[in-house]
Amino acid sequence: MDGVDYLADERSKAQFDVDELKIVWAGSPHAFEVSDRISRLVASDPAFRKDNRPMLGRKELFKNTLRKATYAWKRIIELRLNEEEASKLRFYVDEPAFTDLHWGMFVPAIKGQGTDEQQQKWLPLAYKMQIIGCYAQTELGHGSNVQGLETTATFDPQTDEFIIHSPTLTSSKWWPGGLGKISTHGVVYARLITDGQDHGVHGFIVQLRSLDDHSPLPGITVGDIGMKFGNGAYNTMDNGVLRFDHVRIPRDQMLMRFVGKELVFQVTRDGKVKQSNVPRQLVYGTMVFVRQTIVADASCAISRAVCIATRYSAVRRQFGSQNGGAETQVIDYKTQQNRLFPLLASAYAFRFVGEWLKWLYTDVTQRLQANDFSTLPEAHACTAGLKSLTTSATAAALSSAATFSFGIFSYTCLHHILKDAIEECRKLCGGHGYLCTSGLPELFAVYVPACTYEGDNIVLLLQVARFLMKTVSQLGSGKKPVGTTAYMGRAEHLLQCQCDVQRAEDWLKPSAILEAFEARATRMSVACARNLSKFKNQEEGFLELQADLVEAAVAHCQLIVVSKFIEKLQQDIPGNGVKQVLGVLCNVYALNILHKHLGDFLSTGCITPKQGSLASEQLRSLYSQVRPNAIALVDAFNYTDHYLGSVLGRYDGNVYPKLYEEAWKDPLNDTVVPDGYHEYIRPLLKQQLRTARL
Ligand SMILES: Cc1cc2nc3c(=O)[nH]c(=O)nc-3n(C[C@H](O)[C@H](O)[C@H](O)COP(=O)(O)OP(=O)(O)OC[C@H]3O[C@@H](n4cnc5c(N)ncnc54)[C@H](O)[C@@H]3O)c2cc1C
Repeated sequence: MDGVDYLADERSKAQFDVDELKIVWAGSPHAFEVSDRISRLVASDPAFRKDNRPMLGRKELFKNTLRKATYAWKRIIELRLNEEEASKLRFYVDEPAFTDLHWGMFVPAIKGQGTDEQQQKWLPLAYKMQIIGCYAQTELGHGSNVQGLETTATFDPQTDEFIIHSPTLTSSKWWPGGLGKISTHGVVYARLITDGQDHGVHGFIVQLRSLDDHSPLPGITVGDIGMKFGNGAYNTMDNGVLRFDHVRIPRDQMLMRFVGKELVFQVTRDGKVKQSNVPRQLVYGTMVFVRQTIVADASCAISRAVCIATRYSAVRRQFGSQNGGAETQVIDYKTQQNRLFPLLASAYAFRFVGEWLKWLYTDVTQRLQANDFSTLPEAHACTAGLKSLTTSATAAALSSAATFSFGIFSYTCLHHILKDAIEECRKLCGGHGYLCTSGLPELFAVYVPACTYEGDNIVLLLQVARFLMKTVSQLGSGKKPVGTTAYMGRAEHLLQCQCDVQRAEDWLKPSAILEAFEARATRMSVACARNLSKFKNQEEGFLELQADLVEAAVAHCQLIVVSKFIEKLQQDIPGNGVKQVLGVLCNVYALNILHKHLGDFLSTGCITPKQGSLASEQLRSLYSQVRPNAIALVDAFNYTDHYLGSVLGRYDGNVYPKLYEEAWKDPLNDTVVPDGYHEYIRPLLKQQLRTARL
């Protein structure tokens, strides 16, 4: 029966003001108002329907995406939405499209790397979508190793042009989103060659298709790279392949960066290269921006999966009926809580660390404007690490015992060691979680590549590790570690301190948690540095110790997330019971990591086995405090049923009638006797295979 709230009882158990928590989750009353208004606008517009997506063939699916993206743009103009509202609208439409790369990569690349003149020329066109852009860096042969890219941009002083060329098959651009069928332009990365000399990889604005009839320009071969994992999911995106055959572009289409008034890199009319002393890490500014959005996306994806699994766990009942009464809600089983509540806590932890990263981006930008580059390497390492940590925890595999990169086809065999939130939520929903109508299969398929794009997660952690090794090596030199590595300035203490937890409740003290995490991270980094120093050749040592280095980087990044959650709780948080319930989640997040990575904490001597079991005891009791608040905690995400896209996660909990109803909508149920019965099944049943036309 529609209109009945089957989860009303659960909602009435909440011990905090859910409306206030909605504002904390959104970031501010203003952010909440915008998000709430736009999500309802999208949900109420049938043009944004998405429930049929997994059933559509590729062409139909793609055309539908084009319609939605263009319609979304029309609504943005009609309603005169500002940038914040427009990006929220695209977010709630919830369908990967060429516009993601246009707004998320093409525009920021020109903003971050273009000169004033370049920005004046290209940005107005891009802002009006008179041109559509993509970000073409990765090639068939190279992705992570950007310096290995093979596409060339050779300067021709006679015509004042660059000649863009793909000299080999492996130099074909491969993967860029929006490239395959839609983009008219691309920021293309290529090796700059002047006067026979190779100056490394730089960005160039290249027109790819005619603005009149959309056909590829002369010398350009371009197309889609083919179907990807899952139904619907990322197949709405035209990831593309692109080859250049001596394509000429004017010299002023090379992105020649300026920072403030300072020129970073330029090719002059006579083909000379001018370079300033400003560090090349300046591109890190754009990377910090892009990666902070990825961390924010991770908190959205995990919270969405957790919202579905939590609501369904309160609806679903199995066993435990006494005297004919109701069976037990599966959310009351301790194993369910032990799997679900840490993920719920992670959603909040990632939200707050994402919020902090936004601040970091502003800080880095202001410093750059003042020619202060001192915090750039640390900011870069920390965003790279947090991108890796949050996307892996949401989608893929970083185990406590070992670290694996995640191949989509190998996940079943690595099953037992995975801690992948969306997949765990699918399992928490039992069999029904495997249905597309649960929303989880598509969410999983659409989310997993976040572990790969914008930097493979393992490659990123290795960069963090390199930064940590440098920080450790400078400890004795008087150079103080800054930002998120500041704790290493107390290495002497952290290398020998003893955890003073004696009772389970002692683990509720933020100082106890912080010191244990800081000591673990410091000891793991210092141990790696010591082992590295045993190698004559540092690079050889780095390769040999990669697995340990990645674990040290993970320990450092987990400390950042825990410490930012604790910092958040030190702020003024209004609302009855809100701070308390967030405090519980913060402890769940930290103690669950401590529990899962107990090996690290014990082997580095940061805590004793007894203290480890006290942490587990405390964690159990925290679950009891989460339980009455669980539904309200996911309601605070304020997701519409449209955005969730899940029968199991419906706000009203009316799951079974809707599951039943949805089943009948499947195209297989259009007829009671299936297409194919007369050709194949009837001859089989009637023993007439000899005469059947198979
Ligand atoms: C859905 C999707 C969208 C994308 N969109 C874009 C886009 O818009 N534009 C664009 O330019 N690109 C895009 N990409 C490409 C993406 O950025 C690259 O795939 C990514 O950077 C990883 O590079 P790779 O494919 O070369 O992986 P590889 O580096 O080949 O990784 C293969 C394996 O090798 C390991 N490995 C690599 N190097 C090391 C090392 N030094 N030490 C230890 N292990 C290592 C990795 O961990 C991984 O397990 C997209 C990719 C996907 C999946």
